[in-house]
Amino acid sequence: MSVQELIVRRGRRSGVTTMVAVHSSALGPAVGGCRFKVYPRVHDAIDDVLRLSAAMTRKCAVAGLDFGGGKSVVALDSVPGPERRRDILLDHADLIESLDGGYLAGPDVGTGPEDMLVLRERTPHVFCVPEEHGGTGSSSGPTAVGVLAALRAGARAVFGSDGMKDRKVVISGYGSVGEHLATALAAQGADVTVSDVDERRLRAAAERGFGRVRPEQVLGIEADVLIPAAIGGVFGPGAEVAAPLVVGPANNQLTDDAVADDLAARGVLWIPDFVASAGGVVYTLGREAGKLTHEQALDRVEALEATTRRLLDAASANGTTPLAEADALAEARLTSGAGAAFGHTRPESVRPGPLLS
Ligand SMILES: NC(=O)c1ccc[n+]([C@@H]2O[C@H](COP(=O)([O-])OP(=O)(O)OC[C@H]3O[C@@H](n4cnc5c(N)ncnc54)[C@H](O)[C@@H]3O)[C@@H](O)[C@H]2O)c1
Repeated sequence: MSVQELIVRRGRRSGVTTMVAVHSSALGPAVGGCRFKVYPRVHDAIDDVLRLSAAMTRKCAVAGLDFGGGKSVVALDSVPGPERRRDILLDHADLIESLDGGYLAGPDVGTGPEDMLVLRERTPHVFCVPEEHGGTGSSSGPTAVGVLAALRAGARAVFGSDGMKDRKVVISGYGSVGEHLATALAAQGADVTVSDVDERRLRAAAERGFGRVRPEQVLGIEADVLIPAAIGGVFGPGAEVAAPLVVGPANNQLTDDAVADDLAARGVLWIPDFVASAGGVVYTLGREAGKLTHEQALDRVEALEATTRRLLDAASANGTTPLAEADALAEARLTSGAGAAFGHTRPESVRPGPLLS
């Protein structure tokens, strides 16, 4: 997999290996989330950062953002206590700072707005710090809004209507995005079932009256819509998926791009994850870099419905998959640089440098 820049460094305070991948800065400085996770081997973390940074390039390009794709990963060998966690974050911040604005970090799996605040002690190249500190805080709400926008386009294509009343929806991963989605869909009259590996999250779902299903049963359960909102690598070659429509925020849902063809051949409409999950980054960068108002930024997120519809129409007209059409759109944008959502406004934190000129 080609990547523009990969820096792997052992932190001087913590001794923990942290890394940043800049997959592409063709459209602007690379943005991505900072993943904080225990990995069996450093090589697994490197694989993750490379794949995730490539997905961010596609995500930004399709969403019309004036940013490139990047990702950063903290490769833990065990879950740290609070003091060690702070040292690790400061080490990671030093690494981000060394890229001089070529990579901007937000939260990802294992990190949140409070962690971004720690990073900001050492580098300004951070977004999503808590609102009381001038950022936009958690992006999970806008991410859910974007998933719902893509879902409406998908539902019209599959069911002829985007009404969710009495539709059976299974959400894999009752985390922060999953909970937003479950709440919104239940409010629209959907019959919502959730799955999670964390018993506490399942109990929380039960208290809200949502149905529950074991994680290993998620793919086979009869439902109208399956929403992957947990982890990547959900669908491999020959995956049996009972729901006719799959759309969700989890990054890198396919073990391989070719699986999109398998799903299509089985009559499953899979909306590319990097399209459906773009709401968070569209909103956050719209507010923090584009200086849009809350309403204007949400409008950009809602526009993911039109983007998805265009991709589905093109796939249907050309006999291709939505993934093939999304890739073509990303490629066209990366080549021409056209259609940027926020002109060339940069986050104030980003100092002019070679990547920005
Ligand atoms: N939060 C965002 O703004 C955002 C933006 C883009 C993409 N995403 C992606 O969407 C997904 C969900 O994000 P989130 O912020 O809600 O994360 P989260 O960590 O809050 O929630 C994930 C949930 O999935 C559960 N889980 C883990 N493995 C599971 C499994 N095998 N089966 C079922 N449940 C499992 C976890 O216990 C947790 O409750 C992640 O893949 C994330 O990378 C999130």
